[in-house]
Amino acid sequence: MTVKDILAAIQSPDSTSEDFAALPLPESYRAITVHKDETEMFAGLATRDKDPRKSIHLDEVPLPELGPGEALVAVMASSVNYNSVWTSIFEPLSTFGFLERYGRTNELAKRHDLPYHIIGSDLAGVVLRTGPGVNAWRPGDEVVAHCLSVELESSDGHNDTMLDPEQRIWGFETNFGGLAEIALVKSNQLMPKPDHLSWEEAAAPGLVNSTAYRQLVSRNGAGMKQGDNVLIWGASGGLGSYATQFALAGGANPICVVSSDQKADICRSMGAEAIIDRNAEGYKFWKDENTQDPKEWKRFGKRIRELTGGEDIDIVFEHPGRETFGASVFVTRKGGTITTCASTSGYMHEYDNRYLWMSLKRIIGSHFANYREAWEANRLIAKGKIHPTLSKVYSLQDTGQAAYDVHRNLHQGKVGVLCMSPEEGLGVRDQEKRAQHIDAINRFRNI
Ligand SMILES: C/C=C/C(=O)SCCNC(=O)CCNC(=O)[C@H](O)C(C)(C)COP(=O)(O)OP(=O)(O)OC[C@H]1O[C@@H](n2cnc3c(N)ncnc32)[C@H](O)[C@@H]1OP(=O)(O)O
Ligand SMILES: NC(=O)C1=CN([C@@H]2O[C@H](COP(=O)(O)OP(=O)(O)OC[C@H]3O[C@@H](n4cnc5c(N)ncnc54)[C@H](OP(=O)(O)O)[C@@H]3O)[C@@H](O)[C@H]2O)C=CC1
Repeated sequence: MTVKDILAAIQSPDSTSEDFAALPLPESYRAITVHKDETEMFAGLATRDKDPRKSIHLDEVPLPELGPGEALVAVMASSVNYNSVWTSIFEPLSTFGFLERYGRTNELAKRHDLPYHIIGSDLAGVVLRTGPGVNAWRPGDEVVAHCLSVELESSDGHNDTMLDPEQRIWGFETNFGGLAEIALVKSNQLMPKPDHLSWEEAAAPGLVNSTAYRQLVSRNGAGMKQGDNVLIWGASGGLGSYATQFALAGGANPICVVSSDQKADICRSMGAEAIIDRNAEGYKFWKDENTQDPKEWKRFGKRIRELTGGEDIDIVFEHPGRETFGASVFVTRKGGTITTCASTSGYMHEYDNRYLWMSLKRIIGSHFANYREAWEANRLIAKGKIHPTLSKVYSLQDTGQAAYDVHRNLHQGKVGVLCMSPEEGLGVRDQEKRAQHIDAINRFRNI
């Protein structure tokens, strides 16, 4: 049995769940990996010069054993997330440390501790097998997977699964990720594939859409409300393109920061009106590596006031980190919120704490999303309220280039990867719903 036979079953409209259950599984499959013996390959280079095309490999790997509560999924398409960029440049840590630590937790988890790491934290595909104890999903189900892997043996995670001490990001802190022909997930990562989208469109939102939903909309994050002024860094990027849609759909007022005319146009086409081109306006929040320039924070805040009719920011959607964080804290209104999920430009942040305490602002740390939040975010995609922001699609073998594009900020929105799917555009089940949203679905394509 080969991957080709699985693909034939997926492409046949007559295949039943029983047919999928009866398909023998291949012994091996193709997967995107990084190698443990290469973690020092970029030693001494600046972050920018570490090239994912050199560290990312396409390997034939053995199929992992299926455990209780798990599912093997035939991956039709996946997408590149920034966490795969971090993995491929071995920053801030090599992800093999995560796999070793996971491997020490129990006998079955040892499967994850390998000399190669199959990366990727998104997928759209078809369930092939489920392990003991899985009742909600069956072979043949068309699914997407969110990337929260939890054990839930401790009480800590039972209010909010992101608080589980054994919380991991699948395909980053676990092995057998989505940039592959077959992936291993926990069954509570599965969600229904939106039926009006192709495989690659369905695989694009998952991680960033769920993260933006928790960070901005959920009560676990900023709890955005109607009328809020929301400052969105990187508003046409992975996270930002969903944050912008959530702000608009929720009756808030996004103030979109981007770095080019083209990106400003994309934000405008999504419906945003207040847009700041940080490049054209030349903000320099740092005078040198160690000194910020509060005059520049003020110039930025003044520009925001021009765009809002004199109002300040209720919520900052933060992720660039060190470079922008001082400005983000400054421009937030009294009682406002800075919600952060990342530090792309550096994790040692500096800000003037007087502006935080004297004005009663709050900083909220946010990370991915719990199952319910991921489900709600996926539901909005399935209902056509929020749309994928897929720009370019690569083949599995060109994943290194795809990750390079994201690392060097050459991309827009999300970059997709075809895994088993032989071409783009397959997997659409509801053409009528698709036709209603086709312009929004294609908004980011090929720009
Ligand atoms: C969904 C997508 C998301 C993204 O894209 S996010 C962006 C990509 N992700 C990242 O860049 C994150 C990468 N992760 C990390 O950098 C690291 O993952 C962390 C810095 C978050 C954590 O580092 P660690 O080494 O795992 O943990 P420690 O806490 O620094 O060290 C563990 C040791 O520290 C002890 N410890 C923890 N808390 C305390 C405390 N409060 N007081 C005293 N000790 C403490 C522990 O016990 C343990 O000790 P013992 O090493 O001996 O076992
Ligand atoms: N904790 C979590 O759960 C998650 C964390 N992340 C992290 O968030 C970060 C962003 O991810 P994602 O949105 O997918 O990445 P993208 O690269 O797709 O988008 C980020 C955007 O941020 C802007 N940006 C980058 N650097 C700077 C800077 N120095 N100053 C201002 N703006 C900047 C760029 O937009 P422009 O040039 O137009 O301004 C860029 O397009 C990554 O570090 C990622 O690892 C992502 C998802 C989940």
